[in-house]
Amino acid sequence: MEAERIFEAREALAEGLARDVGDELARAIEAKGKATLAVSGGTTPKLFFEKLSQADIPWSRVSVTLVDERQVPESSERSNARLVRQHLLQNKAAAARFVPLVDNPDAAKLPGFDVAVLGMGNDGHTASFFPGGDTLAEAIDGETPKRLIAISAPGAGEPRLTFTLPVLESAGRLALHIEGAEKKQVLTKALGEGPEEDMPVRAVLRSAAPVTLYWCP
Ligand SMILES: O=C1O[C@H](COP(=O)(O)O)[C@@H](O)[C@H](O)[C@H]1O
Repeated sequence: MEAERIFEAREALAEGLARDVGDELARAIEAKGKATLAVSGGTTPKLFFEKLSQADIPWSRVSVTLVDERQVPESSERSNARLVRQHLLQNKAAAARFVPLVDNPDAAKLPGFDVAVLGMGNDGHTASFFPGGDTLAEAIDGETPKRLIAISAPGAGEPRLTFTLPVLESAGRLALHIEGAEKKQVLTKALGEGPEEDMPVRAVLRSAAPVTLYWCP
């Protein structure tokens, strides 16, 4: 873990993470005229998305995608794309270009991410690097030429799509956003010894990529 940003509560965390991500996107736009942001789904990012959607940056120059997706229609409550559309692509961020992962060949052609925000499940998965995943070994292989991969796992619910470790670890900024004591305990365990296959978030934590933790109780 390169750095830890600890907040008193969810609201402050969401604001702090949104400020840092917005600043980083603005820097990328300043430097090269455009920026790419990859976000996680699940339950944790909702408030962060709502704060980030109000950031005063040139969103029309930002491409937004997901680090992973559940292979369900966007009408499903389980769709990460639905979450992004409902909570991030609103307000000022409505001007961003969204690149969903399901049935979209353009997703694998996206340029490197300027910012990627990861989550983590209580089973030690991040993105859709799930314990027991049928393609987990390839997904967390730092040398794989694949950028986006399909994966199914007993604990994953539906089949998934996920960007692979080389794509995630090459992000300009890599944040891990988790909340609550239980996830902090899971992270502490993941930072200890043990196989990556048991807690695949270890593949990211042990990679050369500097990861910044954003956490609140
Ligand atoms: O299934 C997923 O779960 C993780 C963690 O989600 P949370 O509900 O515990 O916040 C998420 O990071 C990932 O993007 C999502 O597909």
